Amino acid sequence: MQSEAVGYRHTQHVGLLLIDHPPVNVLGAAVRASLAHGLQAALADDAVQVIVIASTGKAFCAGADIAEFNAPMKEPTLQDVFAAIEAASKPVVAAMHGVALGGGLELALACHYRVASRDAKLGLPEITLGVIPGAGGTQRLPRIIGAVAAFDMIVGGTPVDATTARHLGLIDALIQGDLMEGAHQFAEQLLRRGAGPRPTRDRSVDLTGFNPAGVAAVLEKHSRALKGRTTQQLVIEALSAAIQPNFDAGLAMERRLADYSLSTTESRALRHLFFAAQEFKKLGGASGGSFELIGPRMMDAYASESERLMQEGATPEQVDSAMETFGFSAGPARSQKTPASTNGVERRAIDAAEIMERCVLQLINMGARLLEEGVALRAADIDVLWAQSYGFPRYLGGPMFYAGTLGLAHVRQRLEYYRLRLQDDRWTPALLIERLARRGETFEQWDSERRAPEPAHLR
Ligand SMILES: C/C=C/C(=O)SCCNC(=O)CCNC(=O)[C@H](O)C(C)(C)COP(=O)(O)OP(=O)(O)OC[C@H]1O[C@@H](n2cnc3c(N)ncnc32)[C@H](O)[C@@H]1OP(=O)(O)O
Repeated sequence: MQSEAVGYRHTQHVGLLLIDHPPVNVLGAAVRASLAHGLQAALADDAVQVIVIASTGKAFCAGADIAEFNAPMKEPTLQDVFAAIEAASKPVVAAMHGVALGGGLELALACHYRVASRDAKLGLPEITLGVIPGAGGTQRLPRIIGAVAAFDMIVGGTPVDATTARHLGLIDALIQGDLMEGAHQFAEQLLRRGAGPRPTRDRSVDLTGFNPAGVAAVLEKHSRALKGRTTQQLVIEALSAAIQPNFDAGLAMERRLADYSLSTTESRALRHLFFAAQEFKKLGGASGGSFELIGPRMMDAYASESERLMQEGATPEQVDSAMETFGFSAGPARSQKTPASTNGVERRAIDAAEIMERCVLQLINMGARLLEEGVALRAADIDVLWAQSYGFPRYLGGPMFYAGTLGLAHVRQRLEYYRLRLQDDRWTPALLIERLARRGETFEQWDSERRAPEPAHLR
């Protein structure tokens, strides 16, 4: 039975598996099953001596289906399919165009040869989602381009272009003209040379420069993006497993580390922002005409609190340093147009922890008020806005997601504490916070309960 997600046909000795799953050929359950099925067909076809895997549309493959991340992957898993490709008795060539990302590149790494067109962009962006490549990427990439270059690509997360990929040895040929024609010629050349399968798992890892100094240099290169992050440590552990000779043990270790990475708050926060940003883009700024009010009103609450802290005796440097430690790209005092006058204020040391807590609680409380008023329609929109435009640390998922990780009961209690201590109504918990705290819910749950984009009101 021929399935739709991956087509199979052959021309002379070359069998072609063509992934056709718009818009970006994500490797969901149906595609994986279809790819495995197509591979069996090509291997069983006596006329076929070389197999090419390519895709239709704008991209070779955008990777695993992120929407499937919250449940165990249905069989055949990516690991199953890639193991079958690598073990194939006929040489398998990946022919890439557009992006080959995450599981998409891991698919190519499991093939015996790789070619790409000039527009190709190849990368393992998993770290931007707080996870490590979990379908062989940490084990196969170092066997192809060496341990240090693999570490750089995995912790950097940025795709490389086709020319760089060629220099790294990630692809065997850069196709100048038509990709399908070029891939076909490449396959014919393999046949003429009598080249057989070349399983990546059988290759050894080039360890040149993979020592503490080399690792530190790569971490330093990406230090801005890695600030506050922990996933890079898991990448180091997975690569350390790759340099052991037992490939299957390395794969098993990668699997355990990848599963663990999926469970971290860092990963949940980053995936939350990925989907929230997609939704946001689709609806063109989901909170409609009121959207431009959200940023400034929250900024006002946040900046006013930082000013009050300075009036109470904190220095601007202390406030900035605390908020930068929290993870903001720049502290609030530094970015204020008219710095608050603190002349004559008696300096008193205020704990960095108190500065962070007060500024962030004010942000959360104002965000909740804007949701109550219907100025913001979804908490996730606020998160995207603050992560994209106001320097809120992405790995905390935005202020409203972060409130959920603290627990709304805790948020309510701390607001109440400051209301009593500072005798100031601005600390009165928003009714929405009261309600969520009572129910033990998060803003994410509140968002998902509200299907239609209608003005928010308290039920
Ligand atoms: C073990 C393996 C792990 C992994 O593989 S982790 C996943 C690694 N991959 C990624 O992180 C890639 C994420 N996607 C992107 O960066 C972009 O997308 C592209 C560069 C691939 C394409 O960008 P553009 O041309 O602007 O299209 P678009 O509107 O972003 O995407 C079209 C639709 O495709 C969905 N989508 C894209 N990638 C994935 C994915 N990996 N899993 C699930 N869905 C994905 C989007 O959400 C959207 O959907 P809608 O049209 O409904 O808004």
